[in-house]
Amino acid sequence: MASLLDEVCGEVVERRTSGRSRTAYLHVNFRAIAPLNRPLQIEARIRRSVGRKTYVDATIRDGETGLRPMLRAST
Ligand SMILES: CCCCCCCCCCCCCCCC(=O)SCCNC(=O)CCNC(=O)[C@H](O)C(C)(C)COP(=O)(O)OP(=O)(O)OC[C@H]1O[C@@H](n2cnc3c(N)ncnc32)[C@H](O)[C@@H]1OP(=O)(O)O
Repeated sequence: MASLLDEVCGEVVERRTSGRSRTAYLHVNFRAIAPLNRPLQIEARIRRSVGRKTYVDATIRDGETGLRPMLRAST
């Protein structure tokens, strides 16, 4: 799950900014158990950019209910 969040955050930055990027840190909150064999809804958005640093927030929700996030990440 953490790798998935890292990947999605990295992809958002790659698509929205110029140049190559890499993760400096990844903070993950595990808020609830993620279900197996169910679709997941993953969202990532850029919170702010300062110089060459880009701050990203991401969530994983149950893809069927879309209810409160099971995981939250910030990078
Ligand atoms: C159709 C189109 C499709 C496109 C589709 C593309 C798909 C594309 C998918 C991509 C998907 C990617 C997925 C990503 C997954 C990986 O990124 S994997 C790589 C994992 N990350 C790494 O290996 C990074 C290893 N670390 C480093 O390279 C270096 O430590 C860093 C992070 C670049 C920093 O190095 P540096 O720039 O030399 O650091 P330094 O000058 O000391 O510090 C610069 C600033 O950053 C801050 N900083 C440095 N390290 C840290 C840290 N760990 N935490 C917090 N702050 C830090 C410093 O405090 C400093 O802040 P200021 O004083 O400027 O305010």
